[in-house]
Amino acid sequence: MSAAQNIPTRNRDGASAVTNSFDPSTSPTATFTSPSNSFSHRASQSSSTKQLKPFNTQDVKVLLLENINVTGQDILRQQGYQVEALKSSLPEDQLIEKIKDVHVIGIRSKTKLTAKVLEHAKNLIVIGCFCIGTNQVDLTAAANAGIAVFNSPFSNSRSVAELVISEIIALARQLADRSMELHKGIWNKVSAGCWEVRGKTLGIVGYGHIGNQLSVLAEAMGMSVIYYDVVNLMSMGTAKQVPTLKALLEGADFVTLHVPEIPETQNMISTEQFGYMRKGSYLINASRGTVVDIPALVEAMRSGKIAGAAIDVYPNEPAGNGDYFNKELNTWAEDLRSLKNLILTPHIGGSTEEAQSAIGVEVADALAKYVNEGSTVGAVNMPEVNLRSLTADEPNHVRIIYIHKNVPGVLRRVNEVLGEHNVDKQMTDSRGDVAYLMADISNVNQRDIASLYNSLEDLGSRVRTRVLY
Ligand SMILES: NC(=O)C1=CN([C@@H]2O[C@H](COP(=O)(O)OP(=O)(O)OC[C@H]3O[C@@H](n4cnc5c(N)ncnc54)[C@H](O)[C@@H]3O)[C@@H](O)[C@H]2O)C=CC1
Ligand SMILES: O=C(O)C(=O)COP(=O)(O)O
Repeated sequence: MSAAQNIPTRNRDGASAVTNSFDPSTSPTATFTSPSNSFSHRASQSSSTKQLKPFNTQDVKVLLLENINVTGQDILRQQGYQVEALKSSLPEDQLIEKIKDVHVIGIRSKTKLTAKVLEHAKNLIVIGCFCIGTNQVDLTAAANAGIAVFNSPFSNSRSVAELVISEIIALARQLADRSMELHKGIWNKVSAGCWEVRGKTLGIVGYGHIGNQLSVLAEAMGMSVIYYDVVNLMSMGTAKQVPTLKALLEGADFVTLHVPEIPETQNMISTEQFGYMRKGSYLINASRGTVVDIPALVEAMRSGKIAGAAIDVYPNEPAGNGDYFNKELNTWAEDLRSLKNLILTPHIGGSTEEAQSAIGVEVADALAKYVNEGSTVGAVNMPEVNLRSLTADEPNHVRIIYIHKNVPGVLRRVNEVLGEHNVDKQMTDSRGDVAYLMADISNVNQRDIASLYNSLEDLGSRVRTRVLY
């Protein structure tokens, strides 16, 4: 990250300090431009318990991609931030252009925030994934650049579980094929190869938030449940954990995948694994497209080994609605489209009104709390650090956020800088190579802020410094 950044910090009068404020080479007066009206916006607070807003929130630029729910947009607008919301994702070149300017970005599962893209994000302080998965973000590159990442760990879990339940019955009854035939005017009343799900075994791979919900729902339909997970977990109901993926594949009539996209889950279900599955069994993938080797699935379905499948996620997904899903994007797309009893959905596992509005609130709240107060509670790539909010009866306080390399001796040097003031409270924690320090210091005047800021920026361990309030 270059030092020349344009990140809002706070002036004593609450006015904007978005003036190359993080470039130590610029004059401190460019950073803290308001000699008069110290804490004037505080004085205007009528209640001593009312929460303060740091800096001029109108300077915070937010870019929301992929049709983020209006609940989230509203929360961010109510903060006073400038919010631009787009319906779809952006291709890399356009994303690089747009991201240069913004302090906050909100995405869902499609937008790839790679190290290359993040290199251009000079002003970015925080990323909100308005979904569960965070595989689309280079979390380490973000942390090393002092950019916190938040997600919504379970707001759409139930929606995914309900979709999968519907697919289990739909596959067992060849529902999609019958419906498509009748849409074409063909009456095809058959019972061969159609089954009840009662008494069948569901095999859940990845027994986390979604796997758990599914386990309960499946048992309520009279199914037996087995599951495989890399960690030892408490079973819901009478579900049984099995020791290996092979044991799960051999024992299940329906296999459903709910693992994250990580190197270990890449092509987790391929030719060898289809070999272990029961003849006439079914596969459901609503996790990530890279978890299933699609040519191997096509082969297993053509051979009759797999009687049906439901696929919600793909290795390459179009950027937005209306974009075409064909072999220009994926070489095997035409093969999939030609198969019977194969339900193809456009990554809608979490797409319900309930899930999207809950996610909008949860992630937007976390973003605002991070921007305004520096709290990393719930962050997926930073240590979780928080101090209680400053209130109007704590005048002349400043909150320092210092993100730094996790190397010996930093705290001593930081405290030498802060030590000239009264450090009311301080919290620090580290995660991997990055550490996060939050400190509230009192009796700070205008000149002190500039010098505090510059002294912290000058320390070699600095990743990012923010001064709030
Ligand atoms: N289709 C859609 O719209 C949606 C898809 N998802 C995907 O579903 C995934 C799972 O979501 P949650 O249940 O909320 O995640 P979770 O983190 O609660 O559970 C994942 C489980 O997978 C297990 N696991 C990890 N690696 C494994 C491996 N190699 N073998 C077996 N188990 C392994 C973990 O121990 C954990 O118990 C997400 O990571 C996301 O990619 C999530 C929401 C919506
Ligand atoms: O929550 C997730 O991980 C999902 O896959 C849902 O993604 P979406 O918000 O629909 O792009």
